[in-house]
Amino acid sequence: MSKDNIYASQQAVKDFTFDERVVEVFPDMIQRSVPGYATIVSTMGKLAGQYAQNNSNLYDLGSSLGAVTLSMRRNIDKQNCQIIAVDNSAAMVERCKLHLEGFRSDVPVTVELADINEIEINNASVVALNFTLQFIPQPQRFALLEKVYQGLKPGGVLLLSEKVKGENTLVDDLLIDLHHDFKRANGYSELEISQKRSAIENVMRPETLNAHFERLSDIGFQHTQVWYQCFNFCSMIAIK
Ligand SMILES: Nc1ncnc2c1ncn2[C@@H]1O[C@H](C[S@+](CC[C@H]([NH3+])C(=O)[O-])CC(=O)[O-])[C@@H](O)[C@H]1O
Ligand SMILES: O=C(O)C(=O)Cc1ccccc1
Repeated sequence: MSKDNIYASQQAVKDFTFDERVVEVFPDMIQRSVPGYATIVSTMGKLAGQYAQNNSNLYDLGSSLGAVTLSMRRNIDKQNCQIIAVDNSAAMVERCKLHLEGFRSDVPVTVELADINEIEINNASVVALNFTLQFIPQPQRFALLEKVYQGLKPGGVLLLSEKVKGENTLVDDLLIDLHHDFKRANGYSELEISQKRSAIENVMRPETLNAHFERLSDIGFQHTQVWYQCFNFCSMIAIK
């Protein structure tokens, strides 16, 4: 696995994009940057196994290299399910397809290069957004999640992981400090931490957990629960 040293040298920091360079180091980057990533991915697979319904679709929206797709696929024991993985980064989709070819399974997977705001969602038992919604411009988030809600079958679930903002400045700063300590402990330098922070600030906009819950409730989800949180990284389930 290639080591993430994208922000190791002093540079004029540009907005973060999921280009070839990021794809190359992505597994290392996400593991060293997101506390609990491995636990979240494996548990999302377990939850998908639990909520998958016969003759239904499972979606992995913003699939990157297909970690959640693989985890879901390992756990599905229902009949006639298929997984649809979608990402709008050509570099990610290309590498994801190669990666999936390395594993065998009876559950069909299609990997689509598309904007998740443009796709149709239907007959879904599980829709996963693992750290993807945070990259969608805020004004588009309601419509996207409403489309997910409409596309879910009764008893279907949304699995939503997000970096969140603390409910006020004092606690938000605390969560940010704890996350930066985590990155330091994983070998990132002060320069890497501060340059990455600048790179993502215009493209990744976290919201508070309250904002997430309020929107999910306005859309119609009545059963929503955080099942994981470490610092500012959360994973939620919302059941239709
Ligand atoms: N509008 C969009 N349409 C489609 N894809 C998008 C869009 N915007 C961003 N993406 C894609 O969403 C992914 C977000 S990474 C997800 C990790 C993965 N889920 C994992 O479990 O490893 C999270 C992170 O890196 O923090 C990237 O691959 C983007 O190209
Ligand atoms: O690295 C960070 O500081 C993050 O918040 C997580 C992250 C991980 C991978 C891509 C973008 C953001």
